[in-house]
Amino acid sequence: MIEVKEKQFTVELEAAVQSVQTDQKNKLFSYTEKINQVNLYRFLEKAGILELPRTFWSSATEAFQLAGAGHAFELSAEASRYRYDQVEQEWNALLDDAVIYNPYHTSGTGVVALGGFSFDPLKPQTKLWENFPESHFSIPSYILTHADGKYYLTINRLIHTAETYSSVLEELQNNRQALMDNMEIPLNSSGLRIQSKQEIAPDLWKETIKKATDVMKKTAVDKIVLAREVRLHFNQSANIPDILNRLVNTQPNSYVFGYEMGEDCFLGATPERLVKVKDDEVLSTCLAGTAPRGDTIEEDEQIANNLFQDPKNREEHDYVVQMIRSTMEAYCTDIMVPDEPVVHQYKTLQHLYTPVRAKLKENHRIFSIISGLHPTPALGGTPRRDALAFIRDNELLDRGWYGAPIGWMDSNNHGEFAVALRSALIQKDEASLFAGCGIVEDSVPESEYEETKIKLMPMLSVLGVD
Ligand SMILES: C=C(O[C@@H]1C=C(C(=O)O)C=C[C@H]1O)C(=O)O
Ligand SMILES: [Mg+2]
Repeated sequence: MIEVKEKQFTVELEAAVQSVQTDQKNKLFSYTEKINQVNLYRFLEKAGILELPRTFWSSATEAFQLAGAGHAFELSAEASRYRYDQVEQEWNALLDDAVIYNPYHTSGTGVVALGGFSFDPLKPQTKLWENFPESHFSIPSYILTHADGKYYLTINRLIHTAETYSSVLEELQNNRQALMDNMEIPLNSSGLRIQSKQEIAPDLWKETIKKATDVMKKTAVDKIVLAREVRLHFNQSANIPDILNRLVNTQPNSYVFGYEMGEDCFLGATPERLVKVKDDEVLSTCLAGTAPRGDTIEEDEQIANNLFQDPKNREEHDYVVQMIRSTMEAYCTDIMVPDEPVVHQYKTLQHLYTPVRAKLKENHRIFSIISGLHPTPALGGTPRRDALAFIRDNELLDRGWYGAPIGWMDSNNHGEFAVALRSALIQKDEASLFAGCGIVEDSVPESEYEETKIKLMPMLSVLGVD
């Protein structure tokens, strides 16, 4: 069986190299095969040893995970409001010439790009986020896809005109062996501990909230989301696969993502879907309005009822619903939005949640919807322009990729992006954690501060604090 597969691989690779030489044009070669069950975290650990940059995605709603190693190709765009178009054009140009062998029609196999954007291309970048450009996508060299209990390996390789078949084959076989052998060895569980925890300027953050509520009282601005940062120092370098594994195991109903750039890794477990596209089916989510969990079932229910009825939280939530509904009209038909939210429960908190379902209009793609939606009032505010200007001028934070779209797309135009919340930028033995709150006229700084604390808990708990 293995020999038949190997033969198929060599035949396809040889044909791809031939095609590159005939056309005198570099092309992406992509080869997908079904494999036995493997441990995705162990794969990532081995990728780390080979110093291949790692990417990871785990769905909140279905058995679907991607683990990537290496960059076969990178897409990125300059800081501009056309960054979505630019990335999409680069992606389409790559696909036009790609030589793809993929007998499976499973989403997330074959040519898959994982990546994301910064929150606000107009905010000057600081040193904190120097490894993360305004936009970056990777077509990983090696991708493991876990979909509905089945496992696939995709090998992607950009073949250059000067390369020979035998040298490319040798490289791919060696790397494949290094990544896929000894998969049964257990994951190196880290023993990570937090040595110091510094909240960045919490009092100034509360003053900024006061300033925002004053502005809202005097102007037509209704909502502004303000975030803050916590900086951690560990006893040792953080083990990325171990943290991702812990997030998947401890944060139900969340998208777990990881994106490594240089020696930094941005990762998190976010409850918020921005958009999912599969064929003409589009899903989005309105998520805003927060309360803690209760200690008993009764208390939990009581808190959920209060959240559902609380005017301040309903207001925060409704701005998001209105904006997502009206934005979707440009790209979709058959938009379905329930009249009222429901309360969704997560490990440490509860949110008001309204699902959105629609049909994609022809000639629209996931990137057009992202460009229309980001940032929703869940992360920006209402009206968007004014809220973003306030954040840009007053927030004491370089958000970088926090709060921005992060996700994946494949060559069948399937893809999903989440809003990068409940996240951390891991920098070897240090990390920055981010959490924000939707501020409305009635917001009380101290309560919003408490709300950020429960939003920080999931990340803190996997990084070594209970
Ligand atoms: C900004 C964050 O979350 C957003 C703010 C919420 C709120 O204020 O109720 C809830 C969910 C998200 O829309 C965050 O987690 O950092
Ligand atoms: Mg809130």
